[in-house]
Amino acid sequence: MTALTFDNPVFITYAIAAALMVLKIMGQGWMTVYRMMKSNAGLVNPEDLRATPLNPDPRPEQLDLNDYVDRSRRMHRNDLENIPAFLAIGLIFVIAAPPGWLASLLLYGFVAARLAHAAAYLTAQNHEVRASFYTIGSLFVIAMALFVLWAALV
Ligand SMILES: N[C@@H](CCC(=O)N[C@@H](CS)C(=O)NCC(=O)O)C(=O)O
Repeated sequence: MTALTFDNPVFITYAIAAALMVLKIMGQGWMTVYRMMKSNAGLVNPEDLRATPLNPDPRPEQLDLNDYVDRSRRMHRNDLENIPAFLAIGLIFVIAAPPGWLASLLLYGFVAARLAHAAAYLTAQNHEVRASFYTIGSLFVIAMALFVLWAALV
């Protein structure tokens, strides 16, 4: 059996988790677009103030920091700081042949932690709540990296 095929249940777990996380990253960009258009604010570049059909009456205040829009950008940035590492190490982790229970825990656990982090960020929960979910996701990625190192070196 080859590790990176759908004959391998651990790879199926990775494929589902990876697809969900890619949808999360891509969806976050669209949330920012939606929030910019809805509030007509949160633009970031000087050229965005040129009159266009989508923005026929530009105002300098549109470049001001807007928390409604910027919150989505911060969420997106945080995804980009975490999910690519998960995608990379998760794939090598599958090749390192972890037990199924451990793979499910770390791969699905990361997805659950990131979705909970997003919910906490979106609804402006206390910092400790958001940080707890961030920590779980980050530790799961670190655990996979250590497993891979162990498998490669020992
Ligand atoms: N670049 C992050 C690194 C640490 C991190 O990701 N912290 C989590 C838990 S406090 C977070 O949600 N940070 C907010 C953010 O990145 O916008 C930061 O500056 O906060």
